[in-house]
Amino acid sequence: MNEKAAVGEKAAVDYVKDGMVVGLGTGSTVYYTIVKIGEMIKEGMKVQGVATSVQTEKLAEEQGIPLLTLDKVESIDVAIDGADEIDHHFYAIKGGGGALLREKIIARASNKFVVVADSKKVVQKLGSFPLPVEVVPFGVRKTESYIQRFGCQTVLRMKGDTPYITDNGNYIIDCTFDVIANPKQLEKDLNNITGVVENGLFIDMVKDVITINGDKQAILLDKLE
Ligand SMILES: O=C[C@H](O)[C@H](O)[C@H](O)COP(=O)(O)O
Repeated sequence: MNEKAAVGEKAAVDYVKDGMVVGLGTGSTVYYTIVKIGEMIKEGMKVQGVATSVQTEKLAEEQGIPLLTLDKVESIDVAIDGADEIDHHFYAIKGGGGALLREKIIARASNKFVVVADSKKVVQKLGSFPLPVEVVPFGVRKTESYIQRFGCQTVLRMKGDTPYITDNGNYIIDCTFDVIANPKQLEKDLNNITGVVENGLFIDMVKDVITINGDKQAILLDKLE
């Protein structure tokens, strides 16, 4: 079994229980969680999902997972999602697939937020992966210049010849830092810029991380406090 399948399926089996409302993340790792939840439902388990993207909505529907909108649920028992990078303090970069805003809203609304990450995603320091920042289209070049003041190189994400558009109608600026020295501060600083909607740093949100150890087993990562 590949690493993404191993961590993705373990999350479904270990965290999703009968009667739960589950936040369904976006991407190629949590794909396996969603497919597994679909199988569990076919075997008789009652689970409802809240999707973090249009892409996940489609996948969940294909797998027979009943969906609720966030405003219809009282609480989300657990949200499960992938990450682009995660460190040993469980700080994460997300948004490589452009879904960071809805992912963060759903992670915050959840009683427990679990990340599924193959071994390549676990890093000592965040920053090798360009940090996605969702911005409103109006005045994007000005917003980009304010972001650059934090010491990064920026690229407006494109899809073909036109800017990539998120599910919320916004743009993404990908920001390359050599190393993110203080992720906690940077998360706040970026969100203070007028024009920034949200950034892909997930700080003090992740409860558990499922990854792969040296013996190729899916395990829970130890957290450094
Ligand atoms: O916007 C996308 C999400 O944050 C994904 O969870 C993240 O990019 C990881 O995706 P994948 O599991 O495909 O590497």
